[in-house]
Amino acid sequence: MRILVDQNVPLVEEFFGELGEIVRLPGREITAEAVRDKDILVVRSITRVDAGLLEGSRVRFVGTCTIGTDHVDLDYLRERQIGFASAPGSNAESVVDYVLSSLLMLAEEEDFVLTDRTVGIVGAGSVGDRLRRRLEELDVTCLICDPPRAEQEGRDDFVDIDTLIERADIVTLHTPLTDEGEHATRHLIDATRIEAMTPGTLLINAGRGACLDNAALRRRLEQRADLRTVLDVWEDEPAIDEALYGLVDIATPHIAGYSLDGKMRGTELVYQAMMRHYGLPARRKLGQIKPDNWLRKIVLSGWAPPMEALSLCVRACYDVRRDMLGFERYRRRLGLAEAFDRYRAEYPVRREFSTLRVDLKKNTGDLRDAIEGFGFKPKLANK
Ligand SMILES: NC(=O)C1=CN([C@@H]2O[C@H](COP(=O)(O)OP(=O)(O)OC[C@H]3O[C@@H](n4cnc5c(N)ncnc54)[C@H](O)[C@@H]3O)[C@@H](O)[C@H]2O)C=CC1
Ligand SMILES: O=C(O)C(=O)[C@H](O)COP(=O)(O)O
Repeated sequence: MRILVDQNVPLVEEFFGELGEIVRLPGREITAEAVRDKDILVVRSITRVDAGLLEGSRVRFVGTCTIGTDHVDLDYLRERQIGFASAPGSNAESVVDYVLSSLLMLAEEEDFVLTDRTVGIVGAGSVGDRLRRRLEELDVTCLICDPPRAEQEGRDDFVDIDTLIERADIVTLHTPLTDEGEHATRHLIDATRIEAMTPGTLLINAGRGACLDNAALRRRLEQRADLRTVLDVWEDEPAIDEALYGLVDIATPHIAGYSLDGKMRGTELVYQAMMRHYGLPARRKLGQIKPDNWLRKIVLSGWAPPMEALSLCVRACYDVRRDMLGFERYRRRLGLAEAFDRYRAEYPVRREFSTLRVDLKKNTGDLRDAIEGFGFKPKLANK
C-alpha cells in the first residue's frame, strides 16, 4: 500500500512502516495530484479533505491525527465508503495545560488571584470538562455552557452563552467549528456578544478560530483596549489578521494541543482505527516508545503557598510565554503567515504536565492536592 502522511505527524515509520511505502509532505502541499496514487491518507487539520482532493484517487482510508474534523467532508467520505478516523481526546490534556499556563501567567502579570475569578467554559467535552475538573480542584468557580450536552443529559446546572458572558470574569472557548444545526458555532461569539463583555473580561480561544468573530474583536480592542485576550486559533490561518495579532495579550500559532504526548497519541489512535479498518492486528503500542524526558521531576523541599508552587511547576514544564515569544521571533524574521506554519513545523519538544513528577515532603496536604489537581504527578518523599 502507498501511504501519504502529513510531515507534522510523529512516529510515522514506527506505526505505519509495516503497511507499505510512506510518502511525507507538508500539509499544505497535499494536493489531488499527490493523493491520486495513494491508498491511505493521514492528515492534520490544515489539509481540506473533500471531493476536490480525493475524487478519482485510490484512497480508501483517511485518518486525521487531530480532535477537530471541520477540515474533513465527512458526508463525502461516507458516500464514497472511504474509511475514516480522527483522534478524539488525543491532545485534550495539552490544551488544558495551555489554558492553565496562560491563566497563571496573566494572574501574575495583572496581579489577580485565580480563585477570586469565575471561569466560564464554553464547550464541556474532552477539553472543557478536563479544564473544569482541574479548576474545581483549586476551588475556582466554573460556569459551563454546553447546550448539546445540557439537552442530552437533561442538565439544569449549565448556563446559556449570554448568561455565561454576563457572569464570568474569564470566558474560554472549547467548541468544535460547526455550521449547521441549532447549536452551530461559527461566530458563536459575535460582535454583539463581544460588546456585551464587561471591561476586564479575559477571553481565551483554543477551539477553532471562526467560533469567534475576529474582525469584531479587533474593532473592540482598537476602540477600547479593555479586554484581555489569549488567542491560539484564528480565522484564516495562517494568513491571520496582523492588526488583531498586535492587540492580543497572548498570541500563539495553533499550538495549544502540540505536546509531544498529544501528537503521539493522535498517531496511535489513527493507527489503531486503520488496522481495524483493514482487519489487521494492531501490534504497535505507544507504551513501547519512550520519548526523552529531560525534565523528569521537581523536588519541593518544604511547604510553599500552593499557587506559588503551581506556578513554579507550570513554568518549569510548559510556560506559554515560550510559544508567544518564539512565534514573535519567527514573525520578525519571516512575516506573520510564514511564521505561523514554520513555528508549528519546528515546534520544540513539549511534555504534558502529567509527565512531571513533583516530590513533596510529608505533611504538605493542601499542596499535594493542588499539585495533583493541576495535572502533575505528586509523590511523597521518604524523608
Ligand atoms: N487549539 C488547539 O490546538 C486544539 C483545538 N481543538 C479544538 O477544540 C475543540 C473541542 O475539543 P474537545 O473538547 O476534545 O471536543 P469534544 O467533541 O469532546 O467537545 C466539544 C464540546 O462542545 C460542545 N458544543 C457543541 N456546540 C456547542 C455550542 N454551540 N455551545 C457550547 N458547546 C457546544 C459539545 O456538546 C461538546 O461537549 C475541537 O473540536 C477542536 O476544534 C482541539 C485540540 C487542539
Ligand atoms: O486536534 C486538533 O483538533 C487540533 O487543533 C490540533 O492540535 C491542531 O494540529 P494541526 O492539525 O494544526 O497540526
